[in-house]
Amino acid sequence: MSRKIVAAAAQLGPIARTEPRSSAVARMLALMKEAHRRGARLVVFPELALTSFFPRWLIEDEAALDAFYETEMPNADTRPLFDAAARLGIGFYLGFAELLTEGGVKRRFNASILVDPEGRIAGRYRKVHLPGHYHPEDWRRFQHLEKRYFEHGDLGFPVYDFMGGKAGMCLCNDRRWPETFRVLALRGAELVMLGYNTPQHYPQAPEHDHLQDFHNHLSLQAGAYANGCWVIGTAKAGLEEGCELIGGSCIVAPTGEIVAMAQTRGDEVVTAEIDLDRCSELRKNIFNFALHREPGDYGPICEGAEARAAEREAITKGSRFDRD
Ligand SMILES: C[C@@H](NC(N)=O)C(=O)O
Repeated sequence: MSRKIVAAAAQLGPIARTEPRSSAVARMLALMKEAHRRGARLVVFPELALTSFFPRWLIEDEAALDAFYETEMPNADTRPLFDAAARLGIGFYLGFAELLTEGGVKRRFNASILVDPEGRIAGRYRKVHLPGHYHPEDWRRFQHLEKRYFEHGDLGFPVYDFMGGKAGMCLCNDRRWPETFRVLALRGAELVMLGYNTPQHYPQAPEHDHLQDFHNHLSLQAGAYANGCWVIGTAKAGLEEGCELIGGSCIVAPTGEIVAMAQTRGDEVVTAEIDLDRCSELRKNIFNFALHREPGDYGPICEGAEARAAEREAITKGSRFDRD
């Protein structure tokens, strides 16, 4: 049976700090309809797609910070996306800030969900590789406080049966880490979806500013090729609250070739037919894991997990809102 589906990357232009979720969702619905018109059955939206990229600001008022998070999914604002998915028979990936309260303690994650073409949540992910810093740094024009506003994702890299294949998710900075794609591929992922918010300006090494698009595609293409999987990467792009974000949303074949790419830094849909059976071109040959992979030589990759967890705890201990 053919496993070809038309898929879309639904790039969003900037979302203003004051833009309500209803407006962001209306924009996403328009993109979903355009994707449907082109025959798409799957749409990938960006990371933190419902709001402005708030980790760029130090927000000290807890209620003001909480306002950027979703406490349930779907909720009144996002329900129209789920309804449209079911009506049009389109699955989607959506990135958002997730706030849970467990035993009276608030937990915050940079999260994504996978919704099936019947409008049901079919998979969840919480960002593992959180970039940026915990404490505000005055020398930066924009903060990048993901380590402050989100916990390290506690779900690992799950893979889900989805639309006749196996699919996994990650978020933005995760794509720069080869381990992300490799772990998903070892679990059988044939399609990896991710959203991103990547500033053009890289404060720690501004001499790399002109390489941001290159490094984005380098990561996505290498991840696809070395693991024989399709990759769909979707940006929130453009000049958002004075901070320029790269675009370049794209669909990458298991060969590492970009088969569709956004031309603008605004709201834009790109589509391509993805044939999940093409993964075997790599997985049965050069990247046949069973025949050629040498895990016995990869020891250091998994060393230091406990020390790392302790380090994360030490940085944040006593300074989360709920522990102050
Ligand atoms: C800077 C960082 N942004 C992100 N939202 O994870 C990245 O592009 O790697």
